Amino acid sequence: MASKLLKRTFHISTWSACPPRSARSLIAVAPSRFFSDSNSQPVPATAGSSPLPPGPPTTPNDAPSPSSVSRYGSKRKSESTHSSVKDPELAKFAAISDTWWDSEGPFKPLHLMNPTRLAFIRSTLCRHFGKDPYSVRPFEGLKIIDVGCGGGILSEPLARMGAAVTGIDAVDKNIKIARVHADLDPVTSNIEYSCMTAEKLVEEEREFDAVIALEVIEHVANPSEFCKSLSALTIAGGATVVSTINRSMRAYATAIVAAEYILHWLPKGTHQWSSFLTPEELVLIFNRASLSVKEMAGFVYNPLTGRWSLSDDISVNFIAFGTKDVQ
Ligand SMILES: C[S@@+](CC[C@H](N)C(=O)[O-])C[C@H]1O[C@@H](n2cnc3c(N)ncnc32)[C@H](O)[C@@H]1O
Ligand SMILES: [Mg+2]
Repeated sequence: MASKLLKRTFHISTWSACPPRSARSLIAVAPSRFFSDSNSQPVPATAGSSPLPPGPPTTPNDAPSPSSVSRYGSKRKSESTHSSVKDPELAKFAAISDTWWDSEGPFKPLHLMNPTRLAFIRSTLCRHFGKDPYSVRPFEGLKIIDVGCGGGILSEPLARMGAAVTGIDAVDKNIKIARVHADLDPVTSNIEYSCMTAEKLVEEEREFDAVIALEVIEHVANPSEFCKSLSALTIAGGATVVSTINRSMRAYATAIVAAEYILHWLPKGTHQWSSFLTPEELVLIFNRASLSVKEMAGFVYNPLTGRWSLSDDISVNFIAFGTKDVQ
């Protein structure tokens, strides 16, 4: 039902230009019980223990640890008083940080997905900022931040497309790898990398034309507060792009059971089903952060070709493009 509505509400970004449509009808059907308190976790969780990967019908509580909240100090000037950091999540990425640029390693799915997600970003940002998507450097003149940039898999192509790129990640080892790799090419060596959280950068009152956080929101302590930080980093009238995994049964079966436990694409425990967001929840979270979702698309994997493509199927992997309201 919700998926059908999304298919009607959002069009899929392709190279052809289509006018953005309103997300209001979608917002009307989203479950408001997830958002009664902006400081609460949007996903309800219950305790449980099982040899199976955590997921439906019982899910573990993913509340942030006290140590994660204190990691970046308590002084806050931004709208957000929360740290987005979940230390156990960062530990997972720190453990495999030297494999970021191994296209056959644990980040293989991200490498394979990259052309598809870049096509969506190129298409939506060019349409929004009036840039030519067919130019070699379509993002010339745009300041873009890649939040949770990891080893720079996305930051580098964004820089090659002409953007002035800032990449931040809460894991220092990731930033070191990203720096070394970007310095191998003069075109990417001007990327500004920093071990930092979005909320910390908000304190520094930095702003960007476009704020991008791909495959990060399912690893942060409080998605709602995280999106508020993304919004605060976005200029009025700018763009925010987030990709993540749908909290659907299909995602549990494919993105967790198959990808982690059968195919071993990702280390076991990479994802917690309870930390995923449905597209409806993401739209509401965006809305509460003064961001309007204008376009949404799914990523689907073809096991025969080994390729990902854009689709109207948002039942597992999906990406949302929003714009920051002009107050
Ligand atoms: C699955 S990776 C995605 C990397 C990159 N965005 C991409 O798609 O290629 C998630 C990244 O988010 C980072 N991360 C997790 N929580 C974070 C937080 N609260 N603030 C900044 N980075 C965070 C992790 O260290 C990791 O590098
Ligand atoms: Mg993930």
